[in-house]
Amino acid sequence: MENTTKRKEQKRMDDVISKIKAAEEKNRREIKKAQKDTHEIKGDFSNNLRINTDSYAGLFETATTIRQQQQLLQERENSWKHATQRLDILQKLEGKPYFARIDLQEKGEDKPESIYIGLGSFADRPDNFLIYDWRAPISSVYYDGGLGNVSYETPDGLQTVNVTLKRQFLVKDGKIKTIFDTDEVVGDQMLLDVLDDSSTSKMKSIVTTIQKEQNKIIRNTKADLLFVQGAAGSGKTSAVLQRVAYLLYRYRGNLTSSQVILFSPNQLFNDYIDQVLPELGEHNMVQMTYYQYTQRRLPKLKVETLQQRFERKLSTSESKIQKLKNSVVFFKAAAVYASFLEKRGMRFRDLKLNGKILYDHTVIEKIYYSFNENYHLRNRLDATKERLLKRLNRRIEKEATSEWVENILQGADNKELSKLYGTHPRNFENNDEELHFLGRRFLMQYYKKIHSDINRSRFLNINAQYLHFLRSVPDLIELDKHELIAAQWEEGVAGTLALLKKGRMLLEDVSPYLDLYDTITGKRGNTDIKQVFIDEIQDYTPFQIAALQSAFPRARFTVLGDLNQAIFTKKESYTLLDELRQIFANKNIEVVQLTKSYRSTKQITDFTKQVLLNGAAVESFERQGDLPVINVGEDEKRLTVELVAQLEQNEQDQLTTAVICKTLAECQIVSEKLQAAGQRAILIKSENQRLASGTIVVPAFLAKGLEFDAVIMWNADEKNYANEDERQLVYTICSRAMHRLNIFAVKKLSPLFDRVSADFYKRK
Ligand SMILES: Nc1ncnc2c1ncn2[C@@H]1O[C@H](COP(=O)(O)OP(=O)(O)OP(=O)(O)O)[C@@H](O)[C@H]1O
Repeated sequence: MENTTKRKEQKRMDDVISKIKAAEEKNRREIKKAQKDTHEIKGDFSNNLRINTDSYAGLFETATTIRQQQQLLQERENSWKHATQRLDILQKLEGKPYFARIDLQEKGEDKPESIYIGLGSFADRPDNFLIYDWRAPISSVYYDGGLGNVSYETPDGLQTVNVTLKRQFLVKDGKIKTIFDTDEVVGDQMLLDVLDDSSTSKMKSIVTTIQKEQNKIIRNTKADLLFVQGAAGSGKTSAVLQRVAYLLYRYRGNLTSSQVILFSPNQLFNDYIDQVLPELGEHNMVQMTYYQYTQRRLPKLKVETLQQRFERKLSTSESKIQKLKNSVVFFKAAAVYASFLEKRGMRFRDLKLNGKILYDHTVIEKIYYSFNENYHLRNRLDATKERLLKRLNRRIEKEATSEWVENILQGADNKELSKLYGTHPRNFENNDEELHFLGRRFLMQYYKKIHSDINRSRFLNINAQYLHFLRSVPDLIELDKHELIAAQWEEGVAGTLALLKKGRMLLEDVSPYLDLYDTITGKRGNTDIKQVFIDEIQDYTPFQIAALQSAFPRARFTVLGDLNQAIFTKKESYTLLDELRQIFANKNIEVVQLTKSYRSTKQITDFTKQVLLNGAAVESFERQGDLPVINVGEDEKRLTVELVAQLEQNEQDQLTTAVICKTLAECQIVSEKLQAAGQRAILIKSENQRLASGTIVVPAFLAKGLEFDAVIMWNADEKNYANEDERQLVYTICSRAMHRLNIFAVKKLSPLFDRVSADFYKRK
């Protein structure tokens, strides 16, 4: 019976594939034709176009012809683009036309209809869909429910259908390998098959096995802020990339990939995920790290790097200051401070030329505050610039006939003079007029730097302004509520000043600094971006999120993270959701929780979740593997030998391994040891490196978001992981492992593993 089903399904698939091939042929012809047409139009254009500029009518006619040609070319270009994209999808469908079938019966219909679901839709006749796109409304039924009555959203509202069959196919090169009939939401068997695969250096799409909870994230169109809290490995990143593809499909024509931006934890991660959307037949969205986003705007300052931030040791008062600077309270204080600036307090710089002051900062200040109270910061700045430019023009007018300028003109040679004349006709009424003209031209050149300094608002003194803001903080915020006293705060300000003098800045100062600059210059947000995604949201400060929200005022936000993996913001992350509610006040906020972890075997998930204080919410997926192994040795040399042996074992078992340490310095040491032992391992030093296949050694802060077949946590001893606030870091490291986890420690294991009961791991 099974064989008959398989044969029948294969026959249908063969039939669909041959139709796909025919469609490919047709597309190829269209592409060729569009190319040929373009070529001909261009040829025609140069042969026939007589540029007639003799009369107005002639000019008009020439312009019209050019416009017509351009339109024709544009049309051909569009049809070429469309056909090329279509061909790309068809080629993908040819190897694997679909992965699922559902039979469903609508109310009032007498027999069920079969729907086949694939990466894209395909019809041989209008309205005769042989394949439905996985993002089509009806396809939701496949991901959302089992057999029986299932509802799905359509543009006309909720529809209910009776599902009588759910079938899944494993297909390779157009051949059906296995068929599963299931009443599960998405058959666990299929998911097991997919998850059993070993890792690659690129993330894959999960389109065939999207889970019900994930489907909710993917298809949500109502929330202004969608907050996805999910355990490590629960598919947050995967779901969100599918969501981008979904939104691009759902809003085709109104949303392009360049209007979607994803903030990711590091550059390595960008590299890791960059195949998912192309695999789904879509273009990649804009991707950047928050660091790149800010650094781009501060080319002259050296902003603290991820590594420096991660490895910085803070005193108690420093960490309180950092916490305050990161908060929404601070964001609001900055807004109050800015409103005061409308009356007083702006800091300006002298405008100088060759060391000589042209406009003193007090003069600029007077101008700035000379406008009435209806002027806000932005107009005040514009009006000041205008006034300064006027003054500069007046100065030029006045000096054009002055003695010093005349002397210079007298001494100028022909070449210099002809440069001053430029293309201006030399038909002056008299000598004076000509001298005046030349004088002005000369002075415009002479004062060019001042002109551009005014235009670029270089008279603003943003460093002094930021320090002034920091010094005003005790008047704006009740420091004692943040367990700080004025002296500690002042000390902090002095630290910021000292760094600024060296051209450096801490990460927590970057966002408030840019925010202040934007408020003063009245920079408006980017209204073109419609969807903003932030991965690993727990590592963002509320200030940064608030700043992003004002930078992209028209965008909807999808933020995802795991409060248990806050390796930068640590415990503060647990209040993040409350802070988000303040930032997105009056907006529609939806929270989705993903608790099941798909990445790791049951044994690894059950082990890692016990490291957490509140790990109960993490559910493991029934995929069996070995127990994690903890190896505590007295002697580091011996342990290194065992490390090498473990790496060899992993290689034999064809598992790619990441040796993860806390810091880069530790990584460097262990990678030298491996090298000395003749073991090949690539050290990942910076986020700008590429992810290599084979064994890698990587610091924890760069392993964020990534996964490996096997993980070795190195130096897991009591000295290295002594603090309670490193619990989340330990969890993040261990939860990178898919199939095998080994933990190595010299002498005594970190107490952060004390909570794990002994029958969840093996001791070596
Ligand atoms: N529905 C699914 N079908 C198949 N594989 C899935 C599914 N959901 C998640 N996975 C797999 O589980 C692994 C973890 O997914 P992902 O990296 O998206 O999780 P995450 O929640 O972002 O993890 P982390 O927070 O730890 O970085 C990936 O290998 C992904 O392909």
